Amino acid sequence: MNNIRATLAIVWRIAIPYFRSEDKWAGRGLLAAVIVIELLLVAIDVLVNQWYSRFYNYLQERDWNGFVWELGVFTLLASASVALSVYQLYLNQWLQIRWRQWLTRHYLGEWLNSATHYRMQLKGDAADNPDQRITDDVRSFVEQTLNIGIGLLSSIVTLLSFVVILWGLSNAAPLHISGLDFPIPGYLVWAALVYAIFGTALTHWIGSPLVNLNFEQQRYEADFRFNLVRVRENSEQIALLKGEGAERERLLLRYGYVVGNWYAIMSRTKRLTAFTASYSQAAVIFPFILTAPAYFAGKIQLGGMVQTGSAFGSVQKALSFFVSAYRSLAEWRAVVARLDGFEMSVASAVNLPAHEPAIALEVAGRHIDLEQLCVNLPNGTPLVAAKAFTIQASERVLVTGPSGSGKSTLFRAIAGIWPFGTGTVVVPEKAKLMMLPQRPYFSVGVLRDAVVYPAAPGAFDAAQVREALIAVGLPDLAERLDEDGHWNRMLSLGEQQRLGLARALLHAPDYLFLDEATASLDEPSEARLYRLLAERLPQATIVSIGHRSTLDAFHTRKVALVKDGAIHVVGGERTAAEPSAAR
Ligand SMILES: Nc1ncnc2c1ncn2[C@@H]1O[C@H](COP(=O)(O)OP(=O)(O)OP(=O)(O)O)[C@@H](O)[C@H]1O
Repeated sequence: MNNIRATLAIVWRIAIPYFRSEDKWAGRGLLAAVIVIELLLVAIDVLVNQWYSRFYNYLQERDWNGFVWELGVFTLLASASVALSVYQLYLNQWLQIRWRQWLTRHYLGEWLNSATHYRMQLKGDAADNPDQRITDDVRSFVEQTLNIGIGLLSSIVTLLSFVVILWGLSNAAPLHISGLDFPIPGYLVWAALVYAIFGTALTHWIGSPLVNLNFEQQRYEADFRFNLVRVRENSEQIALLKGEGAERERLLLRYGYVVGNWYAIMSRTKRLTAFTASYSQAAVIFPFILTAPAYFAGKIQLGGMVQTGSAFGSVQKALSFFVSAYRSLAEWRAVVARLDGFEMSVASAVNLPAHEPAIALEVAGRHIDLEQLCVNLPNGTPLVAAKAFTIQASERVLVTGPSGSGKSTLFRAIAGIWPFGTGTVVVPEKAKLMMLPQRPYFSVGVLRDAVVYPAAPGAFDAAQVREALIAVGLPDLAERLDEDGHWNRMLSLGEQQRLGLARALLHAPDYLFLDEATASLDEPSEARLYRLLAERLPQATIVSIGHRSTLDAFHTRKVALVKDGAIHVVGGERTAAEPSAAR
């Protein structure tokens, strides 16, 4: 019971914001329309139930005129029912897409919000496959929440309407056993209730493992898909390493989990279906068995008997809502758990600095200051320390240190995306920082947009972009600005690095951090590009990570990450006479 309450609380938390959003009037209007149509459909069911009594009585009495009249009534009721069903589905689907659109936008906003997606990865407890949660899980949540919610409402209204009818019919057709009447008020209602309780309890007993199995199924499917995408993204490496065999093995292993779990779902579903199918078949005949003695004793007419059967069916169906919807409910609970996990993971990534010792970020002064900074690994192990370190405006700093000493992680801390550690990073107000890694990222699409990323397409005109490409030594690409492509895959690493520098020239940051961003170029080209940076961005502060001694000539200060017990930044500490730039 607590479980159900907790799940409903989560559903409420996920579902309600849409109905309070800027799209609330459309959402509420569509929901109201869908509900009203559902109520009208139940009303038609009640009318059809009464129609059964009249229709079968006319048949029994061989009343031709009555029969023809009731055919007309049925045609009207059936037409109304068809029209309402069509529009209910149409409006339901309309609501689904609007709701899903809002939820997708909302989750994308949360996920792609100042490095949250990156921090979620850094934390060990991150939700698996956020891509699947934002696609499949959001779609299923919206679809199933609506269908289950409307189904439940329909069951409740049907129950209320038909209980009254069935109660009246119970009195009209009292329980008749061995020639004796047993006047139990509303006995057919009680019989339906007992029947439904018995069915629900057994269904839950047989079907409850399905919730977990469905959760796992969605995870295995997403893992399998994710690994396929990784193969596609790294297909060149795999082909060069002749890793196809290993990939096939790994993928088949992942797929094995999908299949193994699916077999478990099949076996559970088989048992559940065997029960629910028998249960609903028995429900057809059960009311006839109850009312047959009264009918054969001549106490009720055929119409009354058929109407009772139909009313009993409706009550029983409404009461057995959980039996028939059990599989959907099990899937829905898994989807709710996955979206809840995603929301929790986002919240935990956002609150990371507030809940754990974290590197503080301050905006002040005119220089970058690292104060009592200790950068840790996510597990808390100290990595790099910098007691009082300043990068002055317009300086050219070269950072060196052994592989794995933490140079890139120090850059991440300065960029404000690495929260693990203590101390403070102070960056100047309104300063534009840009990080260029060894392998720059280019969005898939038109080259011109990929170069100006993350600026909006069109932020720079074609002539500017072309000029930047020519300046970094890519005249051929300058002629292909409107070409569509997967640039990370199509260009050599050296070309990608040149393209990264073109991006830097266009954006003209105040602080440019180059993390081995020219390491794939030959030394003369690297020298040419550093000279270009000095010429085009004379005011910019440039901080480079590099291993080549030829880089020394382009920097005014050299900083080393040196291991003396822990790893310390050596070569840029402020002297006592120099005050912190930020203070
Ligand atoms: N997300 C992470 N989780 C755990 N450990 C990490 C993570 N990122 C980096 N590390 C570890 O931190 C250490 C420093 O990594 P970093 O990339 O900063 O080194 P680096 O000095 O830039 O190395 P290189 O010169 O080889 O590029 C490495 O031992 C690395 O394994």
